[in-house]
Amino acid sequence: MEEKKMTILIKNGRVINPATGTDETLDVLVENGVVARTEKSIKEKCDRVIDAKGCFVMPGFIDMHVHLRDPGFEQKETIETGARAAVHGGFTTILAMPNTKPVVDNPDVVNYVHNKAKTVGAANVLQVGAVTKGQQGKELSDIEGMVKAGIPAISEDGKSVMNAQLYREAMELAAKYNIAVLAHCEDINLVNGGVMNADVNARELGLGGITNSVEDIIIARDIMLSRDTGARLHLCHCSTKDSVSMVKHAKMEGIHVTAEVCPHHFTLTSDDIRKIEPTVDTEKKVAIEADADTNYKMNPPLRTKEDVQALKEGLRDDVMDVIATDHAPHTFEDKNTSMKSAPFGIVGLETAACLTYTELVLGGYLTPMQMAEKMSYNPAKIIGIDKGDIEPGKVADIVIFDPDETYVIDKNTFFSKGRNTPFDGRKVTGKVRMTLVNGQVVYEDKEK
Ligand SMILES: NC(=O)N[C@@H](CC(=O)O)C(=O)O
Ligand SMILES: [Zn+2]
Repeated sequence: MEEKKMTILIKNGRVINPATGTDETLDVLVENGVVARTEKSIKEKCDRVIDAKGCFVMPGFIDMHVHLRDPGFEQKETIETGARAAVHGGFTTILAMPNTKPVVDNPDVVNYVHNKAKTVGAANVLQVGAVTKGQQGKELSDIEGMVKAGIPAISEDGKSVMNAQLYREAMELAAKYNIAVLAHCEDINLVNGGVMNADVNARELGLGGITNSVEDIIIARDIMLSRDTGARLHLCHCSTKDSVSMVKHAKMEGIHVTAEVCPHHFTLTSDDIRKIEPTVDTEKKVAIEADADTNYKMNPPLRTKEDVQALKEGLRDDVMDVIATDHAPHTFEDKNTSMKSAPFGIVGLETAACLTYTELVLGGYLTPMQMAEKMSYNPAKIIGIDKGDIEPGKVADIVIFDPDETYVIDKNTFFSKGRNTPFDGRKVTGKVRMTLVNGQVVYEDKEK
């Protein structure tokens, strides 16, 4: 006897699929976890019918830059809470960065993350391997072993490998194994204690500044190393105007470089950093050194209007390929200090889609098709996975996104353990209604 097929019919949605250039109202039939058909009107009797009228039906988003904090910092996030936050944000696949404790520098830790993510059954999680052992920048990690365990990329994220020769050797291996190199670009010596963008706002707060050169110098170096080794270089969280011009130039030269921009870097400038007057804890009779809201502290920092404009235009002109979150959860206690002492990083999985839609699509920079490219199709291509495409025969990783709902971001609705966002209370448009992974509904907006 033939086994009964599990079927889901997504009706009347605006199917936006970059792989085929499709942008039209269609029904999508999902059978046993796979897209079976996309047609004008499918009449089949199904186990579940989903009305997607007025919504975008896009390939599930793929986030190339997520910090799951597991193993080692489970008070900030776990594989489970992170994977659930992902599907709440419309992400069906996420790449986990290796700056955990222990650092992901060998196949055992890769296997730990992959196995744990499978038991959660929310977003697909792909672990990224560290470039050097313990991220110490001294000797290469077991890159070959981790490739065998399934890493799609290596990265030293959280820092740069400052030894260019060692990084070159890593790039040679990446080229040999055909994996991507995800580059966090930061000349650590040049940071010199800076905690926010080097500008008038930093001076006003009396805080050390991080210049654009901190980032730009390593971007230039890494592009040259990619040219010399043939490695596929992907630049993480680009924040400067010159990052855009360097990527543009490198691409014109035929160098294999791609780049990501994070929603906070195209939405906010350092002028938006909320200043806080120092206070006194009357009970403990101590001065609280607070200077500004540390939910605006991340690395790279919020830059200037000029940088933001260049990033938006870079995304518009397809110089910049990817929108990634750099989801970096921290506990309230971690962040509840001062700009000087708090760790860098903000959460992003649950605000990326609405910020992208509001700032870039409604802002006139991206078409909905480009949004699907930068949040799904391009990431899949860069890491070399058969996803980011919802044509028949492909795995049904799908997001249903309502472009008409306007609401206020409320951090208390997050599935992430992290509440460290500068976007709490911000009015946005565009809401994830439903997320399917492997043809299963893994998130559903109960309010509708
Ligand atoms: N971006 C951040 O501000 N922080 C990240 C590290 C990183 O992505 O560089 C983190 O791990 O917290
Ligand atoms: Zn980084």
